[in-house]
Order: sequence, then C-alpha cells, then structure tokens
Amino acid sequence: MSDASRERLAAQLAEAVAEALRQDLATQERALLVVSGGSTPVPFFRALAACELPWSRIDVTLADERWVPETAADSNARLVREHLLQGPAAEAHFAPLTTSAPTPEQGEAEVAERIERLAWPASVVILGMGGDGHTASLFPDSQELALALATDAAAVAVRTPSQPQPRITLSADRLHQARRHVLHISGGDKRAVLARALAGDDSRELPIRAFLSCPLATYWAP
Ligand SMILES: O=C(O)[C@H](O)[C@@H](O)[C@H](O)[C@H](O)COP(=O)(O)O
Repeated sequence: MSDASRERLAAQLAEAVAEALRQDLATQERALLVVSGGSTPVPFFRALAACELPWSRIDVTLADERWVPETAADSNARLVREHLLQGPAAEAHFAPLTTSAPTPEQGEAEVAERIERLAWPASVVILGMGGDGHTASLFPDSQELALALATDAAAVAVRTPSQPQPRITLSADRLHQARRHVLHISGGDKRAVLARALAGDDSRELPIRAFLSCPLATYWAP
C-alpha cells in the first residue's frame, strides 16, 4: 500500500474529471458528476474540491447509497458533503439518494423523481469496486441484481444478504448512459478481481463486468 501513489492517482483523476466537466460546460448550461462512496474516493474528493470549476453549474449525485441517515458514519452523502462539497465546491447542487422514508422501497420513487431533474446524461460516472466484484450497489448476492442490470428505471432499492443495510443504487442502464466511465481502485487484491472480470463472462458473478465495455478508464494505484 502506498499513500503517496494513491494521492498522486487521486490528483490525476481529479484533473481529468475537472477537464471533462469544463469540456461539457463549454456547450451546455449544467453538467452532472456521479461519484461513489467507500474509502477510495476521499483523496479524490479533496483534490477535485480544490480544482477551479464553475461549481454552481455542476450537479453531483451518488452511484449508490446505504439507506441510513446522513449522520451515519457510513453515509455516502455525509462523505461527499465532508470531503467534496467544501470551499467553492459547496456551490455545486448535490442530490442525495435517501429520503425520510423508512425503507428504500418506499423512498425509491421520490429519489427517482429527484435525480431525474439532474443534467443527464452524466459527464462522468466514477465507480468503485469491492473484492467480490460489486460496483455501485450491484452485489453478486443482491436479490435485485438481475433487475438492476436490466431495468430502465433510474434507481433500484436493493437487499443484499452480505450487507448490513438495505441500499439504493442507480441502475446499470442509468450508469451506462454517462459520457465517460472511470473505475477508481487501489491495491493488488482489486487488480486481481479486475483481471478475473476481464477474463470472465457473467455479470451476475462479478457485476463490474457490466461496465467493462463502456469503455471504462481504470485508475489504479498499489
Ligand atoms: O458506497 C460504497 O461502498 C460503494 O457503493 C461501493 O461500490 C464502493 O465503491 C466499493 O465497495 C469500494 O469501496 P472502497 O473504496 O471502500 O474499497
């Protein structure tokens, strides 16, 4: 593990994402960035927040979220607010993926309505990946995986035996529609999972496979 190389990678990714947003904002009024949660994006969020951008013209949303209040330690919305929406970047319009409804199934329609108002198609989708090949909240053992891979709905509530909380995820279709796709990962374990995904043929085993031909620009550090 090398913190310095992860920081360097985060800075390179931030510059590439900022450039993509600037490019799109040259021809459209607003641009949308879709980010992932987890631990990997934190240095990227900080580096992007430091980039000079017309933040008030940028929408930000998440690829997925745990159905927890924003005060929870593992809320992706909290992560985005604390590390990305800081300084001038606080001017961005952020659309979280949770509501006050007790379950994601009950909140799904309101979330879908909220995110439909954003500047689709997204300029960039940044995906993470877990050791089981999941990306966003498309887990191999999600009960709704087949639905989330096939539906044209924007967001899907998911129940996953391997995960402690219910979640909500953007559908594969909605994520596919973005202009640019990035996979941001670190560590030898994840490189090995990606190699398996590149060699395999079933998105139900390693859901990241559903994005390999987007094309997916991989940002990896040891
Ligand atoms: O909120 C999340 O957890 C993301 O939805 C998930 O898909 C994440 O990108 C991977 O699990 C990688 O997480 P790490 O960056 O923490 O390894």
